Amino acid sequence: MPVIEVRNLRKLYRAKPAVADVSFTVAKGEIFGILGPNGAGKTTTVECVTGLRRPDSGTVRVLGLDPRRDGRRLREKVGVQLQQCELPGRLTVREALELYASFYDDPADPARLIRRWGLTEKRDTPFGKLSGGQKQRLSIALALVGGPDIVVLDELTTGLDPQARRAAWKMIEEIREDGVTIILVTHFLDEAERLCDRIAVVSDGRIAALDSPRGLVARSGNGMSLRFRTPVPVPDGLLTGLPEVREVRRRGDQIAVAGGDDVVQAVVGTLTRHQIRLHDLMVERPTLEDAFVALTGRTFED
Ligand SMILES: Nc1ncnc2c1ncn2[C@@H]1O[C@H](COP(=O)(O)OP(=O)(O)OP(=O)(O)O)[C@@H](O)[C@H]1O
Repeated sequence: MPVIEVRNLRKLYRAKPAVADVSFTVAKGEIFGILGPNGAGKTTTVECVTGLRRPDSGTVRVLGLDPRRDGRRLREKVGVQLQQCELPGRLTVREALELYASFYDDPADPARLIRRWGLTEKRDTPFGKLSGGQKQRLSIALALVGGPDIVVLDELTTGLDPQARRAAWKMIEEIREDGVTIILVTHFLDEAERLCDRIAVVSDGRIAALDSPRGLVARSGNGMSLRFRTPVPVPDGLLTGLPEVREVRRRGDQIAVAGGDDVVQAVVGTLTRHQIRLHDLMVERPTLEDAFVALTGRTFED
């Protein structure tokens, strides 16, 4: 049974749809990605899921509850790390966690969370004096203090340097290992590809595609491509005649072949049978970014 069900969600701001029509379900224990460029409607979607905003139409069920009607009960079970976590600058790490813990009937132990998220040395440091990475770690600890079944992480790694981003990815995987279901809102393709079980690609307030990262790439129909050189010329028609091949291009002495998922095997097999050796072989599979362009008809920066 899904832990989150969103059906035909629609949310307007001044008669303009921020979310036009969004439907998806999230299974227990999944890392579910909501991926899209700025302004696509990602934050509005998760705000409706967590009960922070009231949808104009559509239904949302989280652990069988309606976030608007059962907000109090859901707050016990859903941890939210929102974009730009801001706390009073003088509040220390320990005070923030103890304050948040006091909101819950059965909170996690703040001291344990401080240790777990590597904040022991910073426990008496005021929020205003933490680095970006430390603030992110605190915001994760705050999202987990209620011992949630689900956490929503909105643009968790935005503004972090590459090292801190990788550390955050590790933390996200650790949260999942504890059995927590995760909604990960991101506009980073590599992050979504690396972490998510399934990704909803959001564009203009709608889901353009929803699948596993591999599934999205396969679905975009971009197939595989390979480039190589040969010591002897390859006769015209030898490769273009293969059913797996879509396109053959020659650039100097380099041959580039694009086709379906089986194109590499077909080309290498055919050339080998004709005793033509391949040099400098490079195989390229399409990336999630290629899939995004193919699926939405726009570039990621649009
Ligand atoms: N409170 C608001 N009032 C009016 N318009 C809003 C409000 N919040 C968001 N919008 C608009 O709704 C659209 C969707 O915004 P939303 O924040 O959901 O997108 P997003 O995909 O999360 O983008 P970002 O990554 O930039 O936050 C945008 O065009 C945005 O300008």
